[in-house]
Amino acid sequence: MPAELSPIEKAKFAAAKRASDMVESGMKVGLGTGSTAAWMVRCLGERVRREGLKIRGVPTSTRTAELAREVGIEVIALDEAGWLDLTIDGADEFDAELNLIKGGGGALLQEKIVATASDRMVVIADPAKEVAHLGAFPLPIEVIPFGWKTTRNLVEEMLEGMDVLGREVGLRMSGEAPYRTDEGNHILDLHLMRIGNPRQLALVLNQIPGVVENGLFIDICDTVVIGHGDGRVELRDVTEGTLEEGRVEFGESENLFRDV
Ligand SMILES: O=C(CO)[C@H](O)[C@H](O)COP(=O)(O)O
Repeated sequence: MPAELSPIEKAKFAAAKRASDMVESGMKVGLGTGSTAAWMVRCLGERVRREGLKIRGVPTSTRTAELAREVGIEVIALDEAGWLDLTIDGADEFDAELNLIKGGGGALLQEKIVATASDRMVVIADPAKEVAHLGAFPLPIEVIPFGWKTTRNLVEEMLEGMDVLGREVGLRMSGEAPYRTDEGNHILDLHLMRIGNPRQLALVLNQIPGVVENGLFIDICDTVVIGHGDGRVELRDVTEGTLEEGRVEFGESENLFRDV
């Protein structure tokens, strides 16, 4: 008997399942990171096994690479792929313009490189990720370890002149030690509460020496697939609004729930 998923996991699964159906044989696909993206990787693995779907996946983290291989997806490096047809990834927040905060899982640098090297980026999300203004979720920025405290001071100084509500900057920890990304860098989490001008902030952050990349994805996402706990899914596009409303059946995928 498969385990019963929580409503939030069902919502994530529904979004992931709908987005995985957008993938066609022959595609090179960017594989995101996080719990929602993990569902998408499992759904794609199932299509590979059941339908013989032939894809090559470019993972955005070592975690995702491991899972992709485990479920039978051929994994290649971004430089081998060159350019991707589609990237599917989760997000921490999205707004009406489909601008995003990403990096809650610490993979924002590779996620941004992969999404930018794709014809299309589809974000998969549960309804709680939708916000009127970005910033309630702490904005992650990836910084190199050398002089990270100096970099943090520069970030704090810069925030003084920005249209944000909060200005606290914290070093992300993993137990007793600073968190390390796949690239060996640290993450600073910026508690901004509300970001007045995400586009400007994204540009200014990347001017600071020591900042490698920030978690604001501006004009990168093309479509958001919002999943609900009862199986409903909505596809939303920045120019056309709601493109489709449909439903995902959970029954067909019960075997996927078994291992989670
Ligand atoms: O940006 C990310 C990882 O760096 C994730 O996509 C984001 O944190 C959402 O994660 P989840 O699907 O687990 O809610």
